[in-house]
Order: sequence, then C-alpha cells, then structure tokens
Amino acid sequence: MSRTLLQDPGLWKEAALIGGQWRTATPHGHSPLINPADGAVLAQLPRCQEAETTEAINAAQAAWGPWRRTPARQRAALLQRWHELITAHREDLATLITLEEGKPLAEARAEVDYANGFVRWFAEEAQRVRGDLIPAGQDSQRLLALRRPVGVCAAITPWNFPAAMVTRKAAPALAAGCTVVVKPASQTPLTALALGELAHRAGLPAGVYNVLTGADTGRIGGVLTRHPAVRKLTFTGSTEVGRLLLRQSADTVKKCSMELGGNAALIVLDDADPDRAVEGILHAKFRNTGQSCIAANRVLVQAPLHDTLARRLAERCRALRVGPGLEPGVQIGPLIDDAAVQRLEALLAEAVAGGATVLAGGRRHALGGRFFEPTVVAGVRPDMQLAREEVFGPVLPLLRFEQDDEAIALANDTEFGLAAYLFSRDAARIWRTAEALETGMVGVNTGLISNEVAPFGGVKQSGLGREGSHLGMAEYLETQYVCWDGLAPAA
Ligand SMILES: NC(=O)C1=CN([C@@H]2O[C@H](COP(=O)(O)OP(=O)(O)OC[C@H]3O[C@@H](n4cnc5c(N)ncnc54)[C@H](OP(=O)(O)O)[C@@H]3O)[C@@H](O)[C@H]2O)C=CC1
Ligand SMILES: O=C(O)CCCC(=O)O
Repeated sequence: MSRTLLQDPGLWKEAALIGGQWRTATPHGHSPLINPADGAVLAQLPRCQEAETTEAINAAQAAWGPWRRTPARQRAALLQRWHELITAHREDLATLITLEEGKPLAEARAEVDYANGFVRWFAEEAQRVRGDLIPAGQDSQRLLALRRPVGVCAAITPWNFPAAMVTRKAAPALAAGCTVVVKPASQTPLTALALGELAHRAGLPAGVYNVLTGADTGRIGGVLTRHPAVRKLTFTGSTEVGRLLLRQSADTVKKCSMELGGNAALIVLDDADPDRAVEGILHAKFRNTGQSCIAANRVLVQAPLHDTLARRLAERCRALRVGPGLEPGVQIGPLIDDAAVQRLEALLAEAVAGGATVLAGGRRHALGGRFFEPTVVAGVRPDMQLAREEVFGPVLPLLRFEQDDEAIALANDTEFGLAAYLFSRDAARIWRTAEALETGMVGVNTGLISNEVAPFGGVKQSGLGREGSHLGMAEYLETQYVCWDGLAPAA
C-alpha cells in the first residue's frame, strides 16, 4: 500500500474537499489513479460532476464574505502557518508527487520548496495590498481607488507540477481575500488534497479551499466556467484547452489568467561558455523528464560550437540514470502516460524519416512501461513536428544556425511565446537578442528561471497574465473607484 510510505498517513486523501468536508463518495462512482512508474492503481478518487462542482462553488461563495473581511494580517498569519506545515511535511508531499507524477524524489522535494515559496511570498504580499488617493479636480472631492478581492476563483491545474501549480494560484487568491475551487489534473490529485488537509490544519476556514476530484473533467469544467458566482478562472495547461475554457468563460465575462503551451528556443551563440551552455541545456531540457511548458523545446546552436556541444550533450544524456522516481539516484522518471510515450515515438520517427540523426537514446527504455531514453537528435529542421510541437519529454532536438538574426527569426517563428533561453558572454549581443525574443520570459546563461519572486507567464498564444511576483497578486484583485464628493471647503 503506497499510503504506508507516508510518515503521516492523514495526508493521504481519497476524497474531494467541499466546504470543509471530505467527500469519500459521490453518486457517480470512482476514478482510478495510476502510478506512472509501474502502472499500478494508487488510489480511487470519487467522481465529482455538475452537482458536486456547484456545491463547491456555493461553499466557496459562502466562505468568501467572512474571508474577505478577515484582516490582511490574520489572513497572512494563516498562510504563514500553512507554509510551516508544508515545510514540516515536505517529505510526505514529495513522496506523493513522485508517486502520482513520476518525477525523481529529489526533484519532487525541490518542487515542494518551490510550491511553498509561493505560500510564503503571498503571505507576505497579503499585507501590502494598497489602493490610491487620486488628486481630484475639485476641492470638494476625494477620489479613491480601492483594491478588492475578485471573488470565488476556479483554479484548473496540470499534472506536471502537482504542488507548485496549485499554490502559485491558490496562495495569491487566498492572500487577496478570494476563495478557491481547485480542479487538479485527474492524474495528480493527491498532492492538491494533501495541501487541503494542511490548509485545514493551519486553520483556514471551511470552504476557503475546495478540491474537486475524478475524471469527469468536461462536466466539472463546464460548471466552473459557466457559473456566475465564479468571478475568476486561472488555468495552466495546453493552449487547446485554454482556448476552450476562455470560450466557455465568455458568457459570464470572467477575469481569466492563462498559462498555456510553449515552444521554448534555447539559443547558444558562438561566444558562449560551452560548459555553462551544456549544464543550462540539461537543466532546461530534462527538468521533470522534459515535461514542462518552459522546457527547452528546440536547441539552436551557432555553427562553430554545434558539433562540440552535440557530442558533449550526447555523452551526458547517455549517462543520465533512468528509473522509478523513488529509487535513489534516479534523474529521469517515467512519462505521465502511454500516450506520451507514443507521441514521442511518432515525433522522432517523423524527424528521422526527414533526415535527422539520433545521437543518443531514441527509443523506449529497456525498463519498459512509460520510460523513455534521454535522447539527442541533430539535424532537426524548423518545419519538423519535433521543432513545432511541444515535445513534453526527454528528447532534445538540435538545430544549427549561422547568423544571430537567423536564430531570432527561428525562435520567434511559432504561435507560442512563453520562454526562451540564451547563452553568450557578450553583453551587447545578449541585450539585442533578448529584446528581440517574443516571449514572456528569457533565461540568460541559465536553464532554470522559475521562482516565486519572478513574474511567470507568456505572450502570444502562451497565455494571459502573470503568476508569482508582486504582479501575481494583482490577478486576484479588482479596482473599485470611489468618488467622494460634498466635502465642505476648508475654513
Ligand atoms: N501541463 C502544462 O503545463 C502544459 C501542458 N501542455 C501540453 O498539453 C498536453 C497535455 O497536458 P496537460 O497538462 O494534461 O494539459 P491539459 O490542458 O489537457 O490539462 C490541464 C488541466 O486542464 C484540465 N482540463 C482538460 N480539459 C478540460 C475541460 N474541458 N474543462 C476543464 N478542465 C479541463 C485537465 O483535467 P484532466 O487532468 O482531468 O484532464 C487538467 O486539470 C501536454 O502533453 C503538453 O504537450 C502545454 C502547456 C503546458
Ligand atoms: O506549465 C508548466 O509546465 C509548469 C510550470 C513550470 C514552472 O513553474 O517552472
């Protein structure tokens, strides 16, 4: 029983959390949860549908009044207590992440710290929400701009970061005085539920943080996007689903934040430090087994450095240790499901048929199941699917370029605009290139850019809004203008 792997079995929840009640069953049965490392059934989650979603929204709506009136300092203290409990249960949360998502335990621990960074940051930010007093045109008036919580927020999160994507949305929402209904990915609900248990232990009132479970995704999403009480939708996932949710939210004109797909180019200019570039590429590509929307999707290397880098990357890839995430020393875990493995095979087959060359890996791993060999493939052309679609796996496509402008044009030749990376030692080339990149984020001489204090988000079809940083809080606030007239003139 996987539950016995936890030091605190009370964090293992096979239940939805609605209005402070753990709901172990609904009239619609249960959905199995699969461990991607071995295909075993980990848990059975109750299936929520329209009725349960409406109940959760109603509970969040009822909790909103008292919560928004709770003084900011008190909300901050509750979030700070949540942060402390997440720290205390770091190992159990990491174990849950690895069990349901597959990532190596060391990465899961890092994700808990990353996720918890949002809780601490927004606990602090809760006390810094301020309005404005605007100079009025008449002496009898005072003009105020108040910052008020939006209301009930629906947070739809993906499977690839089961903790961080929840806290990056829930922490600023709660800090701002909103309540949330979380719909975690049906492949990774256990972490969101454990966070709910810790929120409860921290003293967050019932109904402030709700979690819906089960695989009736469209039915849950239909209510979350159409219910008038939900005033904000925050989503991380594919662009395709993001478009659908935006369309569904249009009728009730919800405020929407969207963190969608990416096709990050990682550009290595010929003056780059090759050691630094290799490390950066490995971080940017293989974090979470390549399953991240900011993963380096295409590595563009200037001709003089190309062959050396290709050789060194292939060597490093062959040395990466693949296996179940709970096994010590593992660096590359399984992919999330069988469909992901088949997708990678198809992308590689198309590239190889078109003339690309596999330098390392290139197929399913000998471990079988959902394991895939860390792969380097050179000679990829910009028109290949491998360079156009989100790879979302441990496959590193290499493209060669001659001139700086050519790399910029290639990097921008996509509907996406989430992240890009750049390696160079020349400040002028760095500025010129970074400013020419049409992305919301640029990593310079690093492959790791995510943290709670920085604004995360994309341009073009990669999304709307920013998460994390001081900007992340604004997504959960509305401005209310108060025009106060009739003040008697000063004597
Ligand atoms: N995860 C990410 O951050 C990103 C993923 N992608 C790409 O998308 C592919 C799929 O990834 P995934 O994360 O599953 O992305 P999805 O967009 O499919 O899912 C993200 C979240 O949206 C939910 N969802 C899906 N359809 C609906 C709907 N009709 N109404 C309401 N909620 C819905 C999912 O629920 P459920 O789990 O129940 O299906 C999940 O909670 C990846 O392989 C990748 O290529 C792209 C960018 C970012
Ligand atoms: O959308 C994703 O893939 C998750 C965000 C990754 C990150 O925060 O670094």
